Parts: sequence; C-alpha cells; structure tokens
Amino acid sequence: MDPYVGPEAGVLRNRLGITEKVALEEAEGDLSHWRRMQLLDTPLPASRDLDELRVIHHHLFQDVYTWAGQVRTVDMRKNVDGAAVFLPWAVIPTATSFLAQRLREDDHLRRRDRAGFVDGLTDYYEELNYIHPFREGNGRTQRLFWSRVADDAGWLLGWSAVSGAENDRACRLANDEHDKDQLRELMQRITRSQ
Ligand SMILES: Nc1ncnc2c1ncn2[C@@H]1O[C@H](COP(=O)(O)OP(=O)(O)OP(=O)(O)O)[C@@H](O)[C@H]1O
Repeated sequence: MDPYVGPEAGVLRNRLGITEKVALEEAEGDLSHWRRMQLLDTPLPASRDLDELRVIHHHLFQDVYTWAGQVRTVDMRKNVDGAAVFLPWAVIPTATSFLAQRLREDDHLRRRDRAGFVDGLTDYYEELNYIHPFREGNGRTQRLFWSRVADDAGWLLGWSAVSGAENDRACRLANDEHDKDQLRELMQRITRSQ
C-alpha cells in the first residue's frame, strides 16, 4: 500500500485534485518546467548534498505535491515486471551524505579532463539515481543538480541530446545489470566544454 497514491489506480495524490494519470503528468510537467525556468534566476545554496537536492525538488514540485522537498518514506521500484529496486528509504540520508562526502573529496569533479569528468559524472549519477531520494521527480531534480555541479567544474550538460527512453534504458542497465557503458556513452555525448 503506497500512501502517496490516491484511491484512483496509480495516480499520486496532488495539490491540484487531479485524479487522472495523463492529466497529472501534463500539469506536473508544465508547472515543474515553469519553476525550472524561474530557478535560472534564483540563487540557490550550493551545498552539493541532500539539502541542495531537497531545495531543488521543493522548488520544482511545490505547486503539485505537499511533500515537495521531502525524502520519500516508502520503498519503491521502477518496474513492476523488472528489478529496478531503489535504495530502502530509511537509509537515504546516510547514503546521500556518504555520496556528498566523496564528491567533496573529489573536489566536486573540478580540474579533470573531459574523460575524467565523464567517468566521475557517470558513477555519481548512477549512485544518486539508485538512492532515488524522492517519491517522484528524481530525474528532473538530479539532472538539474548535476548540471550545477558540471557548471562549476567548467562543463555544460546538454540533456536535450538524450531522449527520456534512452536515459531510462541506460539507468536501468546500470541499476539492474551493473552495466554502465550506455550511461557513460550518454554522459559523454551531453558533456560540452563551456
Ligand atoms: N528502469 C529504471 N531503472 C533505474 N532507473 C531508472 C529506470 N527508469 C528510469 N530511471 C531513472 O529514474 C528517473 C526517473 O525518476 P522519476 O520518475 O522519479 O523522475 P521524473 O523527474 O519524474 O522523471 P523523468 O526523469 O522521466 O523526467 C529517470 O530520469 C532515470 O534516471
């Protein structure tokens, strides 16, 4: 039983009172897009940890979910038929703080050549995706988070060069089969120097 889901099959409870899946996806997409545009002009703390992820998530999804910015309190998997189990929710803060500490020790991926940056980004992206801190909106939140890290390190991430299906497939392979080749190829494709 998923407390985030309302009585209508598979539809997340939301501030808008929407009870139909496609209508919610559309409204969520529009509102989070608008909030993302707004973020371009909003200075955010660059703590590069769970706090920053929560601030980004809250900003993007504040119009849609009461739990925007809050770590999930249910275990979840992406595919009903496949594996894609994400980290148990109870250890999200510990795992994210471990990731943030290593990212700090790695100087937030600064001063690396392109191959070194792409390798690091692939590993950290896969790890954060496995942590999957939120019930929904992880992709949009982590793409923005890594764009900010990249920007600081002298790189631009061109996410529009990758389709959602391609990104999902690469993440599934990395998560379920520990095969990061496609994810690395994808990160290589989107990484440009500033
Ligand atoms: N089968 C899978 N296994 C592992 N990770 C996956 C799988 N499918 C998708 N992902 C990852 O999960 C993210 C989607 O998570 P979530 O649905 O919480 O985020 P979103 O922002 O709502 O979606 P999107 O990234 O499609 O805009 C994808 O961007 C991808 O990184």
